[in-house]
Parts: sequence; C-alpha cells; structure tokens
Amino acid sequence: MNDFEQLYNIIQSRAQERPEGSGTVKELDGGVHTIGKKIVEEAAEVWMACEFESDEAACIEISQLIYHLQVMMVKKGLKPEDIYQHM
Ligand SMILES: N=c1c2ncn([C@@H]3O[C@H](COP(=O)(O)OP(=O)(O)OP(=O)(O)O)[C@@H](O)[C@H]3O)c2ncn1[C@@H]1O[C@H](COP(=O)(O)O)[C@@H](O)[C@H]1O
Repeated sequence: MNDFEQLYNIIQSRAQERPEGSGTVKELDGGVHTIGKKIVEEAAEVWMACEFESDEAACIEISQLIYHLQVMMVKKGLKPEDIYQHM
C-alpha cells in the first residue's frame, strides 16, 4: 500500500531507472496525449463505479485515476508541492 507521495516517488524512479517491463515506462513513453487518454478513461470508470458499483470498486478506480494523474505529473515535471499550493 502506498500513499500519494510514495506512489509519486515510485513513478519518478521508474522514469529515471526505466526498468524492463514497467507499465509506467511504457505509459510515459506514450507521451502527454496517451497519458491524457488514460486519465479520461479512468475518470469515466470512476464515475461509473461510483454511480453503479460498490464502494470498493469505486476506490479501486479512484486509485487508478490518481496513478495516471501522477504519471502525467512526472511526464510534465510537476511535483506534489506544485499541486498542493493550489489545494
Ligand atoms: N498503482 C498503479 C496502477 N494503477 C493503475 N495502473 C495501470 O493502469 C491501468 C488501469 O487498469 P484498467 O484495468 O482500467 O486497465 P485496462 O484498460 O484494462 O488496461 P490497459 O489495457 O489500458 O493497460 C492498467 O494498465 C494498470 O496496470 C497502475 N500501474 C501501476 N501502479 C503502481 O505503479 C508502480 C509501478 O508500476 P510498474 O511501472 O508497472 O512497475 C507499482 O507500484 C504499481 O503498484
């Protein structure tokens, strides 16, 4: 289990170390357009899970949305502090 910043650090280290077989590396290599599509897809899955499925299913989809948002943050060079200042 990871919190927001732990997951961010894992994604950032994947970007730097580029281990073989990493889904994160593949997604980062797809670029902003590809990552953006994953965000939109996961956002829709969050909506559907919250409207029609269990709380657990909603939590799974929300965690996946956060992952893809963080992949975008790393791709853009944005750090958690850059986001926090707007919260
Ligand atoms: N938290 C996540 C995470 N959340 C979601 N995803 C990926 O995001 C996609 C969402 O799942 P879905 O079932 O909605 O996807 P799908 O549409 O069936 O999948 P695709 O066909 O699009 O791949 C899957 O491809 C998941 O692998 C994640 N992939 C990785 N992580 C964490 O990121 C870290 C690094 O992962 P790797 O880079 O793969 O080592 C690890 O600690 C993982 O726990």
